[in-house]
Amino acid sequence: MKAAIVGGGVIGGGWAARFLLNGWDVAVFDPDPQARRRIGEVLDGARRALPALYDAALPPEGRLTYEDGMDRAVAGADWVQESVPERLDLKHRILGQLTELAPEAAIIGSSTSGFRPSELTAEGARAIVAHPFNPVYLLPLVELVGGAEACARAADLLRGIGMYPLTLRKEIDAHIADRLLEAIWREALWLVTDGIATTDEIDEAIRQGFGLRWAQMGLFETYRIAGGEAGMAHFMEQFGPALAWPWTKLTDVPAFTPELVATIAAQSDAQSGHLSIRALERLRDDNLVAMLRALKRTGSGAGGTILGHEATLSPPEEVDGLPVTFRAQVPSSWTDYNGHMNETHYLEAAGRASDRFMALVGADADYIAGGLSYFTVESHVRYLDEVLAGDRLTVTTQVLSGAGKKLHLFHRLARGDGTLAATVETLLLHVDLETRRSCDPALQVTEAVARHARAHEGRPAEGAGRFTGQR
Ligand SMILES: NC(=O)C1=CN([C@@H]2O[C@H](COP(=O)(O)OP(=O)(O)OC[C@H]3O[C@@H](n4cnc5c(N)ncnc54)[C@H](O)[C@@H]3O)[C@@H](O)[C@H]2O)C=CC1
Ligand SMILES: C[N+](C)(C)CC(=O)CC(=O)[O-]
Repeated sequence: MKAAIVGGGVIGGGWAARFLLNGWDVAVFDPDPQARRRIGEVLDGARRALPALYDAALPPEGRLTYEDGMDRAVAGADWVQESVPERLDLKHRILGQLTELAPEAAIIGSSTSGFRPSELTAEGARAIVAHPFNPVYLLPLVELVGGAEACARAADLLRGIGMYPLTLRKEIDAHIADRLLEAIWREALWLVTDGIATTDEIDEAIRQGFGLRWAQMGLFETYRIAGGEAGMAHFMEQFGPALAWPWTKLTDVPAFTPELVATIAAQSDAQSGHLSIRALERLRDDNLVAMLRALKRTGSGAGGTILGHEATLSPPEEVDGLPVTFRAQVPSSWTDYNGHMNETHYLEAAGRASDRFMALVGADADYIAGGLSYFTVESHVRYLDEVLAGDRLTVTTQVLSGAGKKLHLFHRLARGDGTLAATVETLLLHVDLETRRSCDPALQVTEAVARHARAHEGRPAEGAGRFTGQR
């Protein structure tokens, strides 16, 4: 599949990374000579962050090209994404050209934050709104607005690259999410204009409180809980009248005077000026990855989207007759000051492989919820070779023995070129989660472990049984 990215700034660069890391070829058209450098830096950030969301390897990266003509960029494209600055005259010109040049079957999406599809297509262009969120390579949401057939096709393609398409029922200025964001931004500008709060204080009000709630439950689910046992109707009755009180400036926007711009810029410098934009992006991405991984545990919000995408990435398979229990593309955040994967992540990969093996033998989430599980009681890691950022790790799991409460596993961590990078020998004990004591597994788990043990019987496991410091 091929995507053409027209306009390679903040958002075009993010789109390029999202497509590329999901295996699409990407051609970029942007007349700015700096675009190539900027996209390179966005890609570095995406390679650091996106693979860390998944317990499975993303497809091999596609091919990235920079074209000096729009015609060459869009030739053979399945998706064309316009991300030029937010000016209607410019969008009309570019979308008109893209409609003439792009293959007829290609989706033409516009990243516009505010224009309606009827405005974008008023001069005859064929396009839908495909409005993403920064950073496009990590945040799943894309708002789709426009023709039903094109939006349905676009939604399928977006799901394939791990995104969450939200198709609007009707077009509206600024779609759904930017209506909400602009309302908050407007109120924040009033708070600064009126000398009530600084940019830093407003950010603390968000990140120390309600910002934490929104990523996992949104607005309405959060307020349902706030209504207590009496629920949403009670919440509405209690707080609805407050909307009519003069709590907010509602739709008035403070005048964008040079003084207001200078005040906000100075406060923002005082707040974050000690960090470069790239450093802030890395901080943002590392935090987002940690939060998204937490949401994956419960399948809440964007965590559910990642789980759904992950299921399409890792079909059950075997290598050399052993189950593949973990696959991942090594994110650069896993590397350390020596320029290779840090020792902790060998154990992390093995830990995830043990989890997967447990699920394979029926000790899955439902089993654990029923009060039974395995605890790891011993592990021995042999570090055999370096693993670098971008390497594709494959972990296979061999059962050394599996009778009764004990489950003795041997994980092999191989790099993408097949080189054995590490072995991790692990002993797990089956436990009753209520008494916290070991006990025999349920019959179906005992039988499944035994099936694997029989299949792996007699197979050599070089390095198994070694102890630290052994010659
Ligand atoms: N920055 C943000 O947070 C978000 C922006 N958007 C939307 O994405 C679009 C792009 O915004 P940004 O990436 O922020 O802007 P930007 O200013 O970072 O990038 C725009 C890019 O378009 C290029 N460009 C200008 N004229 C061009 C032309 N004739 N042909 C090809 N490329 C051209 C520029 O060289 C620049 O690299 C806008 O419609 C904006 O509303 C959507 C979501 C979030
Ligand atoms: C500020 N903005 C209107 C360009 C923001 C967006 O469109 C979405 C985002 O990423 O916040």
